Amino acid sequence: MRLALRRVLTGLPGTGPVLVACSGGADSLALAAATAFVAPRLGRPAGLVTVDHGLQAGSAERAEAVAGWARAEGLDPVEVLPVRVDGRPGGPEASAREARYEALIAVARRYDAAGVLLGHTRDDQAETVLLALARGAGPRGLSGMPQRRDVTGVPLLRPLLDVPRADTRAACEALGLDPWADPHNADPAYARARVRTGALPALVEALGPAVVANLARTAGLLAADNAALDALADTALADVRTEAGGLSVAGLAGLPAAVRTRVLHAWARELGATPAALSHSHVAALDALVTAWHGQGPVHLPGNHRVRRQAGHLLP
Ligand SMILES: Nc1ncnc2c1ncn2[C@@H]1O[C@H](COP(=O)(O)OP(=O)(O)OP(=O)(O)O)[C@@H](O)[C@H]1O
Repeated sequence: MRLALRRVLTGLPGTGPVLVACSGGADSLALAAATAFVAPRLGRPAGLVTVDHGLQAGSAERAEAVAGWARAEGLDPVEVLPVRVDGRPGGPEASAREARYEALIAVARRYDAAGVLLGHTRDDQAETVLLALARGAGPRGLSGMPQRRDVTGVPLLRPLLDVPRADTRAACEALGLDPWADPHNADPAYARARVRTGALPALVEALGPAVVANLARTAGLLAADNAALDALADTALADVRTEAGGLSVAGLAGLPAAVRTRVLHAWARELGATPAALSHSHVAALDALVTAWHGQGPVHLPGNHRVRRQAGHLLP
């Protein structure tokens, strides 16, 4: 874990602190302990933030306990961030995640942090790939979680994506830490928990223990392919734009399907289509305006946008 962390911290630009996002669970607690060890040796200030979602009894006390431990470890700054989860659209899990990331990004900006460290492990990555496969995702979904993603200039870093979850448990034990077990992680109401406790162990039983690392490896391979296709699509989108704010059907028709559907997806987002609601079937309907044209009507995109084909152009 320390090696993995060293790799991520070495060469990280800026002089600001890295902030470990810690729930008190085994993964992020072990990450915080490793950070408290590695960061000072690299001359990098390191702090910890823990979000209190206020959803479970005793959550404020637990957050304070994590913060107290972090201060004793020498992490600085250390903050407890209370957030409001209700009043947001979507389910409670999605709302909690959204509130959590907002709070993490805001505190990172306040400290001019060099990055926020998240505790996702190789097992989390394998679960993500399996969930993506089950819903028929393309390469983007099968790429899983990235090692690094920048949100409004704040790098979100996942140093443990190649580290097995068993190692974070073992690290906590070796260091005498007492991680918090989130009951949601084993609650069969959540698909991820069912994958964690049922589907993935069944695959390991049937195919052998390497399956977890292999699923995570697939994510890495596809992430590289996906990035290359995205770059091709960026260039292609610029090439097929027309002066009227549309796209050239002839230009689109000359593109390989993998690039064309990415161009259409990117363009739909540009037009304002709601990203979360923009599905495979919307992009397929846009694609049909190019490749299966029979005079069909406009395609309706989520967010109340329309795209029609007229005189050799796709037009908003
Ligand atoms: N309440 C929280 N406060 C701060 N960071 C959090 C919080 N909850 C989750 N995170 C961050 O997001 C990562 C992923 O959380 P998630 O709950 O999806 O996974 P997990 O496998 O249960 O992780 P953990 O064992 O660390 O709780 C955590 O490792 C941690 O870095």
